[in-house]
This record gives sequence, C-alpha cells and structure tokens, in this order.
Amino acid sequence: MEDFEWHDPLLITDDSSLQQPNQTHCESLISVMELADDSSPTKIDGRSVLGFSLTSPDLVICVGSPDITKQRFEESSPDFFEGERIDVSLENGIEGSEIQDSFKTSVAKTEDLSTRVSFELVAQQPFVDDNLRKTPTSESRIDAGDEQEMKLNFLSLDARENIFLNFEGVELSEGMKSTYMPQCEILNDIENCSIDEEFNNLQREHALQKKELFETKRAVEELKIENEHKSRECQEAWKSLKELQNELMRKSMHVGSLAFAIEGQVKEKTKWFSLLRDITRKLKILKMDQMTLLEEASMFKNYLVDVEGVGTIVQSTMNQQVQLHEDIKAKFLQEVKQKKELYNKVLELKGNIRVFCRCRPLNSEEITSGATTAVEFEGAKDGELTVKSNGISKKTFKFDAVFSPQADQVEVFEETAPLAISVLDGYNVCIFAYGQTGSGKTFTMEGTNEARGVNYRTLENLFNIIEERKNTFKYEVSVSVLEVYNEQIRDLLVSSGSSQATKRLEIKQVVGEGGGHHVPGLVEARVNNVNEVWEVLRTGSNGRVVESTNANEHSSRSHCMHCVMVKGENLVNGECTKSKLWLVDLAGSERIARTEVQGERLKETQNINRSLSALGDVISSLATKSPHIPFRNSKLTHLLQDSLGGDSKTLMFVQISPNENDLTESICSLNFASRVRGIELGPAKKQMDNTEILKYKQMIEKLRQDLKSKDNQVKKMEDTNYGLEVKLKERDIKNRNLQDKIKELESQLLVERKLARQHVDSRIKQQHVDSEATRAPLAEKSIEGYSTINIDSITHLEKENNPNIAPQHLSLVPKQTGRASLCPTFRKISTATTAPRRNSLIPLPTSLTSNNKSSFVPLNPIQDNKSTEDDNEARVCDEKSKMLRRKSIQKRSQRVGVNVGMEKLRVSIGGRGKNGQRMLLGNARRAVNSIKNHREKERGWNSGTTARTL
Ligand SMILES: Nc1ncnc2c1ncn2[C@@H]1O[C@H](COP(=O)(O)OP(=O)(O)OP(=O)(O)O)[C@@H](O)[C@H]1O
Repeated sequence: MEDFEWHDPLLITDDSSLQQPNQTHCESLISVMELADDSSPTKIDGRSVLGFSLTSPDLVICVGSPDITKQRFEESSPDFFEGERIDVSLENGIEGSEIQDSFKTSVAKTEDLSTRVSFELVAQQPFVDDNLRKTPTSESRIDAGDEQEMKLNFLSLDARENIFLNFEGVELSEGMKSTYMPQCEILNDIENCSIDEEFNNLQREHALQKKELFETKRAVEELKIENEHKSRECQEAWKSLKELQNELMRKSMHVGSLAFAIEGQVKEKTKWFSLLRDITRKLKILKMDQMTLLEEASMFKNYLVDVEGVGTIVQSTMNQQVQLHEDIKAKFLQEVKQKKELYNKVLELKGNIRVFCRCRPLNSEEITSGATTAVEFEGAKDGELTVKSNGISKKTFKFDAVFSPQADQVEVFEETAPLAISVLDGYNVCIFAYGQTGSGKTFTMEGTNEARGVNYRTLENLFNIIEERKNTFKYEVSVSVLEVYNEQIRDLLVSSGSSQATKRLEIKQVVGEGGGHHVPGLVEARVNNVNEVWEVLRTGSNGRVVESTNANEHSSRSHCMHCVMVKGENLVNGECTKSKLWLVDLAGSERIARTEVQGERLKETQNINRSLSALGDVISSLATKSPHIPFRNSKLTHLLQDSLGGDSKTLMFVQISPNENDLTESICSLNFASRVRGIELGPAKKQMDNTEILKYKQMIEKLRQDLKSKDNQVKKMEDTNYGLEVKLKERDIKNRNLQDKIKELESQLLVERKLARQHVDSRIKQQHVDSEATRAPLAEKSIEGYSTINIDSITHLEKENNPNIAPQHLSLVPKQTGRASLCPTFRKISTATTAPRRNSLIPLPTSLTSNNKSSFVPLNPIQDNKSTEDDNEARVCDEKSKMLRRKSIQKRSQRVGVNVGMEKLRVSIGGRGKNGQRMLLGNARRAVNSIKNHREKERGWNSGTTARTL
C-alpha cells in the first residue's frame, strides 16, 4: 500500500436500478459512495469518490449523472484529466448514464519524476462467507490506464451501513428490494454475533492502520520533499545543460566563423598561388620566347654574316664571271666582226652587185621546131658564156656565175644563199631576175612545187639560220607581196574582192635617220616558219597578173616583188638590225614589134619596158657614179631604191633563152647585165636599228633600279637587325623587372603566411582559454548515461600546435575535465595519425615538392607596355582581390549567422589537425559532415589534412 497513491478519482454507481436517476437520487448515491476518509490520498476535495453498482459486481465510473460534471473532476483532480482521453461508460447500461460527454483526461507524463502507480485494496478481515464473497458486489475491477488495477474484495461495514441507511430514503425498486434486502438481513445476523469482537479488532486494526498511514504519509511527505529537491536539482542541471548548450553553440558559431575566415584566407592563398602559377607559366613562356628570339637573333646574325660572306663571294664570282663573259663576248664579237668583215670583204671582192646568168633549156616546142642553141657554156665554170650565131662564136660574156640549162635550182641557190644571208646580218639585199619573156625568170625566182626557186629557198634558209642563231639572236620576219602593174602598186596579199585591194598604194620615205622607203598600208605577213612562208608565197603568186603571150603561155605582165623584212636583235650585245630583202621577178622584156601586141597588151608592154628602162638608167647612173640616181622614174626603181644603192647588196639573175631565134633579145639582156655587173656599189652599210640604243639605255636603267632595290633590301635588313637587338634589350629589362617583382611577391607571401599562421594560432588559443574560463561548474558532475567528456580534443589541440611533442609525452598531459556533452548521439570523430603534419595553413599542391618550391614565383601579369602600366595593373589586381576577400568573408559570416538551429547546427572546433574534429548535433550530423568534407575538398587541402578531418 505504500507504493501507490491515489491519483485517479473513481466514481462507482449502479446502473441497473437507476433507470432514470434524478438529481436527488444521484446526489444521494454519490454522497453514499463518497468515502470520507482522511487517510485516503484521494484528490477530489480530500475525499475518495468510490462506488459500486447495485446490480453488478463491476465497479464503474458514473458519468451519466448531470451532477457529476466534468468540471468537478477537472477542478478536483487536474492531473487525472491531463493526458490521454479516457472514455468511461456504464457497463450494464444505466439509462441516462451513457457517455454524453467525453472526458479528455491527461495522464501525467512526467516520465522522469512521476511514478506510475497501481494499487489494490485488500480487505482487512473478511467478514463474509465465500458465497457472499462471490457475490457480484464483492469484487469490482477498475481499469485506469495500463498499470492501474484495483480490486475491491471487501466493503467495510460502515460503508454497507451507510449504503443501506442511505437507501432508506430512496424509493427502491421491487427488484432491488428482493435482491438486497435478504442479504442485508443475513449480514445483520452475522454481525450481531461477532460485531463487538470484530469491532474491537477493527478499531485496533484501524488504529494500527492509522498509525501506519500516518507513517506512510510522513514517508510520502519526506519522499515528496526529496522529490522536490531532486526536481530542483534536475531543473538546475537542466538549466546548466541549457547554458552549456548555448555556450557550446556560441563557441561553435565562433569557431565556425574562424573556420570560414581561415577558409577564405586559404582560398585567397589558393587564388594567389594560381595567379603565381599563371605568372610563372607566362614567365616561362616569355623566357622560352626570349630564348627563341635570342636563338633567332643569333641565327639571323650568323645568317647575315653568312649572307654577307656569300654575297661577297657571289659578287666576286659574278664579277669574275661578268669579266669572263665580257672577255668572251668581246672575243666573240670580235670574231663575229672579223668574220663579217671577212665575209663582206669576200662579197666586196665579189662585188656588192653581182650578176648571175642562167639559161633555160629548150622547151619541147623549140625542140620540135628544130631550134638550135646559140649559147655555149664551155666557160660556164669561170662565169663565161659565149653567144654563137650560125655556128660561129660571136661574143663572150663574163658574169659572176653562169648556169647552163642543166643547172638545177639547188645549184643556183647555193650561189645565191651567201648574199641572201646578209639580210640577217642587217644588210639590205635585192635579188631580181631580168630577161626576156619566157626565159625562165619566174622559174628561177618562184620555181615549181617540185623545184622551188630562190624565194622559197632563201626564206627557208633564213629560218634555218634563225634557228641556228636563236641563242644569240632574235629575229622577226614578215613578208609583203606586191606587184607593179602599169606603174601601179598592188598588194597581192589582199584578196581582190576587198576594199583594200582597190586602195591606191604609194611609196613613202621614212622620216628619220634611216630614211628608208616603205609603202603605207601594205600587208606585212608575219611568218614564223617555212610553211607560213610557202602559204604567203602561194597567195601572192595566185594574185599576180598573168597573161598568155606568143613567147610564154603564162607570161607575167607585172613586176612581182617580195619584200622580206627582218628585225634582228643580238642577244649578246643587244644590237638590233632592221633590213629588207627584195626578191623581184621582173616582167619580161620583149620587143613590141616582134610580139605585135596591141591595145591593153601594148600598154602593159610599154609600161614594162619603161620601168625596165628606168631600172637600166638607175643602174647606168650607179655605174657612172652619177650624182643623181633616177630611182623615182618608175615605181620599180623607186621601191628598190634602198636595195640598189651603195649601202646594199644586189644580185641580178639575167635569164636568157638558148634558142637561136631569141639571140637578139639574149644579147640585149646580156649586155644589160654586163653593164650592171660593171657597177661598183662600194662597201655595203649595215642597217642598224635605232631602238638598239634605247634598249641599251633601258638595260642601264634596269640595272640601276636593281642596284637601288638591293641597296634598299640591305638597308631594311640592317634596320630589322637593329630592331631585333632593341627588342632583345627591352625583353632583358622586362625579365629583370619581373624577377624583382617575383622576389618581392615571394617575400610578401612569406610575411602573409606568418601572419595568417599567427592569427589562426592566437584565435585557437583564445578560444581554448575562453572555453576553459566559461566552463559551467555543474558540468563537472557527470550525469550518468548522458555525458561524454571530450578531453582528446584538448590533447589534440596541444599536439597540433606542438607537432614535436612525442606521443608518450601526450599521455602525460593531464586530461582536462569539464567539457561535457549531454547529447547521447555524440561520438568522437577519430583522427588520422598517419597523415603528415605541417605548420602552415597554406594549401600545398599535391605535386609540389620541396625541391621545386622556388618555381612558385609570384608575378604580376606581364604586359608589353611600360613598367608603370604593369605596376598600375598590379595595384588594380590587388584592390580587386581585397574586395573579393571582403565580400567572401561577409557572405560566410551571413551563412554562419543563419545556421544556428539545433537541426542544422554544426560544431566545428578548429580547422587544423586533430583539433579540427567536428562534433555534430542532432540529425544534421551526416549532412553537415558531407558538406564539410565537400568544402574541405574545395579548399584543396592535402590528403593528410583531409584524412585528419575525416
Ligand atoms: N631552167 C629551166 N629549166 C626547165 N624549164 C625552164 C627553165 N627555165 C624556164 N623554164 C620553163 O620555161 C617556161 C617559161 O618560163 P618562165 O615562165 O619562168 O619565163 P618568164 O621569163 O617568167 O616569162 P614571163 O616573163 O613571160 O613571165 C616555163 O614553162 C618554165 O617551166
């Protein structure tokens, strides 16, 4: 009975008999059931409210009565109604006592201070027999919570009396009377027998129980006092715990801010290191560039020296070669000159105007007619020809060459070629054929397809020689073909139907030094090979006027003239020449009386004879060295003026017929030829081109320009070399400045390292001192089951700041008490002991070794401009980095200020070594730990630091 106390008021009532309980009835019933017992610990107005059912042995709580209000229970026993909801109902269904109002009661939840109780009322002395005891009313069971159970096995006599006494005023039902009245009578009988004795016993027992109750109350009071004392102690401990937690939170915040500050400094250092790495990389690149430039400069210098040497060698070689070339050229020119002179002397010895006599063979008609030959060629090799008449030698003629009828075109040309070649040497040449009609002029000059004449062979020979001289001479050959018919010039290269064919062509004299003659508007066909020459010759031959005469079926009625213009350039000495070769097939001379021509033919013949007479007059004048040469008496002589003068070479083919019938014409021709041969034209004059001097001048000017350009190139190279040397000097100066800045930044970095280390150490020490000074005394008392003292952190702190302390010395360090944690989930975070220790907070790159620490050379960004600009930029960078540092610290401070809740609380003690272990509170431990690890990784700390942190 001492282990419990009355907490729950119980109201016991009947249910079956009170079908419609009124207010009076219920009040009476309640009053009956109220047990006025001072010893009872009932909390309802100091009285126990107990009752039992009149019809049911179950003890029930009466809540159906309107008089038993919720307020009453709540006021009398508030503890009873606190806690969980309890629905109480009458088990046997008393009408009106159904649950009309659910009482929400609360069970005291003072888990640490209150005690769940259960009680049992045990009868002092059973005074009823077993049958009575087995009555439904003798035993009631009340469930109040999981641990409360009460059995009433006994009702005291007073209670029963009171019950029955109070029932007197109640109008009982017949059922109740019949049920309870006999039992009461039996009980009265039993009581009457032993009531006195029992009463005395009960009184004694009651006294004893009172005494025990008093002692129990006193014990309870003492327990209450003790309980209150314990509660106060617990409250004080709780307050102390709260204070410690608050202090711990403040410290954690403080430490967190320090950690963030350190983190910012570390990040700043990391940025500085990255900047240093970049600058170092740039410096290396610049050094490499400098080395490359130096190598290039040295190579360029060597190259310049080599170039100068090679240039000198080349220049000397060139001079030698030029000198040699000049010598060879001079010798060559001298040789050529001598050759030409000799050649010309030969020609002069032969005569600048030469006469070849060619006699055609008798044609088939003459042979059939029995014509006899009047010409003897016994002295033909000596250039002698004898004319016979009636078998008697009549006269001998001597010419430069005599070609008998058996002589072919090749033999004729062999003698002609040397004179024709002179046109390529710059001499004007005139080759014409003179003779009576049908004597073979055209045959000699043009020839046939099978036996080509002098014209084609001469041009063919010219192109062969041009090809031979192509390395030393450059020639341009053009051909014009014209005829003089009835004293008119006709261009035979113009088609007869065109308007140009009817254009009247006149002979003009060129104004200038040469003063040659030419025909403006005459077609000059450019020929490059023999085929083109042949085509041109064929074209001209087809346009020629040809008529049939008595003497010749295809008699030429005009003077056919081929003018071959040659422009030559000596590629060795630049000498240019411009010369002409006239190839003239004269019209046949014939006696008018003999031919008996009339009309147009007569006019043609007269013009032909007139022009030939003019040619004879010119030749006579040339022979007699007349001061006036009548070149302009005919178109023929006017055109041939440049080639018949003393400056040119002339070859005359005098064509004769062997027929004795043509002897008179032959003798006339031979006489004319003999006069021509007697002409002494004197030395020929070379026809120089005026453009030669101009070309020389151009060559000189070109050489001067080349010399100037070379001088400019040499000057530019010298300027470039000078610029490179200046750049090299500037780069050397910049490198020296950069190295100085590197040294300055290194010293500055060392100072900052020391300051940061001192600052962090001082902050940690200060934190340690503060934590020692502000430790709550209550924490010294260990609370069993809830406290864990973290002393290792202090030891680790000492070890962190004194890495030289040996482990055995650490064991001697007295463990400092007072650092308590009330959170049962706290656990000590193990620290890595194998990680290397270091005294600096500066994050070191994993690949960095002690040997290459010098590679971390702080440098400002290198600029190509002046050093002052570099300094300004460095200052700007410093200002920017400071601003960023301040902003970073501010942001971190804001983050720390917000993150102070229990669920998000992170306690970070220290940021270094073993002192940097973290104690995490609440459910945020894992999340905060992962965030912290992530931040550690971001800081770039080395693996040792990370291991220690983990
Ligand atoms: N050396 C020769 N060998 C063979 N046949 C020749 C020779 N000379 C001329 N003949 C022939 O004589 C004929 C007349 O010759 P060609 O026409 O050349 O005379 P021509 O002097 O030009 O006459 P014309 O003055 O009337 O033009 C031609 O048929 C020609 O083939």
